[in-house]
Amino acid sequence: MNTITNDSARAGASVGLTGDTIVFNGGRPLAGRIEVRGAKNLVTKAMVAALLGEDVSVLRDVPDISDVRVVAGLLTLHGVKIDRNEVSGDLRLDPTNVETAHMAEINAHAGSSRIPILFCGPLLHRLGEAFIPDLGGCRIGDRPIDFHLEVLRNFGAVIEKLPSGIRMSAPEGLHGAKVTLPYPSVGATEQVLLTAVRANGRTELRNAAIEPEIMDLINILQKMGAIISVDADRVIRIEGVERLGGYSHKALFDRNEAASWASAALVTKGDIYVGGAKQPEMLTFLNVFRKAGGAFEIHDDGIRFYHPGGELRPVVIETDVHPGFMTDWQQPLVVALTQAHGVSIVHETVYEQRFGFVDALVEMGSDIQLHRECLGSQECRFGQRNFQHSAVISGPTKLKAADIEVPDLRGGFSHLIAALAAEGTSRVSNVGIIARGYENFIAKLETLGADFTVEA
Ligand SMILES: CC(=O)N[C@H]1[C@@H](OP(=O)(O)OP(=O)(O)OC[C@H]2O[C@@H](n3ccc(=O)[nH]c3=O)[C@H](O)[C@@H]2O)O[C@H](CO)[C@@H](O)[C@@H]1O
Ligand SMILES: C=C(OP(=O)(O)O)C(=O)O
Repeated sequence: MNTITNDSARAGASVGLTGDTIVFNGGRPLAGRIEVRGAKNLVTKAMVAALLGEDVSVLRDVPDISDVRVVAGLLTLHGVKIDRNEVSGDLRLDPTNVETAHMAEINAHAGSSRIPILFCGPLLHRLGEAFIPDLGGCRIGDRPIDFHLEVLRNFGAVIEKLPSGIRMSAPEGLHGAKVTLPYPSVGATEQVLLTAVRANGRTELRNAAIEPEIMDLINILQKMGAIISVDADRVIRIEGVERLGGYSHKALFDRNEAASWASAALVTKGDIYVGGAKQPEMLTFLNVFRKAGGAFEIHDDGIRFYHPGGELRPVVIETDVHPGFMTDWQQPLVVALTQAHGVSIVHETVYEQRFGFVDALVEMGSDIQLHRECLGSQECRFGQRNFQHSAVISGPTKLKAADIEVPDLRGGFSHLIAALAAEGTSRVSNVGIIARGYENFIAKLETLGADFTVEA
């Protein structure tokens, strides 16, 4: 076990990387077996949940990604003692001495993650106050936090906006509330869960998000002593309890990483066995993957994704909240769709600006047009506004090598696999951001036979 200190956590930006640019010699299929561990979108929240307990928690299968390091650093600043087993990925979180951290240190630390907003409820319960710095996360839209703040006000939090962030207090404690979200936001649903479990009285949340990572967070909270029911039609009910203990939990696998490697197999005409991937959480993805011409085999310990030969087929996708097609799957799949025979349409309904990554694909020879209209069966929140949120992809087009810069996490993975599929030598810069959500992606690319060098 290694103890995580503030300094070691700060080193997170370089997880798995020795440089910021990778030079690829493309044109080779990716083939072999890699493993995925716990989901970035669950483990970071499960770590915050440990703050609510009065005993030690153990979270298993935690990947070494920079978002985990950022959250570990923030928890450490708040007095949580964290030990990590580097081999198993087990994290031991001891919250017995939680304390108020200095604003300047929190600000210096918050880094690339959006998770600090979820510290509010647990810190208000433990300390009666919380400070939230400016948030990181992918720049794929405006990403406001208005639902979070409204939810917290409903629970009785007093919110003060400062130039350096947001300060909160709960002079009369937090009490249960009736909340209806304007949209089933993942983060705002987690905000309600992490606040309501220790609030005084009952909470009813309507229009909740029900992503698998949220269900796994609910599993964890129940292990800690919470009382939570998930009813039909996106209604979650929580009865607040006075005390929560610790938990021991194996994190849900990262279905977004698994889907990314599946797209990599399709783009490069490869064959990738993703150890740790499971069918139920990927059902919607698997249907689309098959319709596009990809093949897969479900095994007890993972899923094999491969290009079975023949032509890829165009598909029409609308990203949506669960159980719809997850927005984080869209960007890598678009690269595969540039190789399909015909016209594909992707209507992005979750984020208003998630197509920034296609400029590089167009530069590499893809035929992708962006539209402001909703090109799908449903009119989404971005329809009558000025956002290019529908993409028309015509294929197949030969991808040619280029020098490109990674814009965000999933867009970055898309650029990697485009460079791997393109004939010739591509330079992909700003790859450090990919370590936010893809553990050891350099080593995994090596295992899969990619031909590349990392520039020092
Ligand atoms: C760390 C993490 O788990 N990130 C995931 C989480 O992000 P995150 O929790 O940030 O995403 P949300 O579900 O909250 O966002 C969905 C939509 O709601 C809007 N919104 C959200 C909150 C708010 O206060 N006001 C508001 O308008 C957002 O701008 C966006 O248009 O869910 C997304 C949707 O599945 C995923 O793409 C992200 O990978
Ligand atoms: C958008 C994503 O993450 P985050 O919310 O952490 O920026 C993502 O994982 O694709």
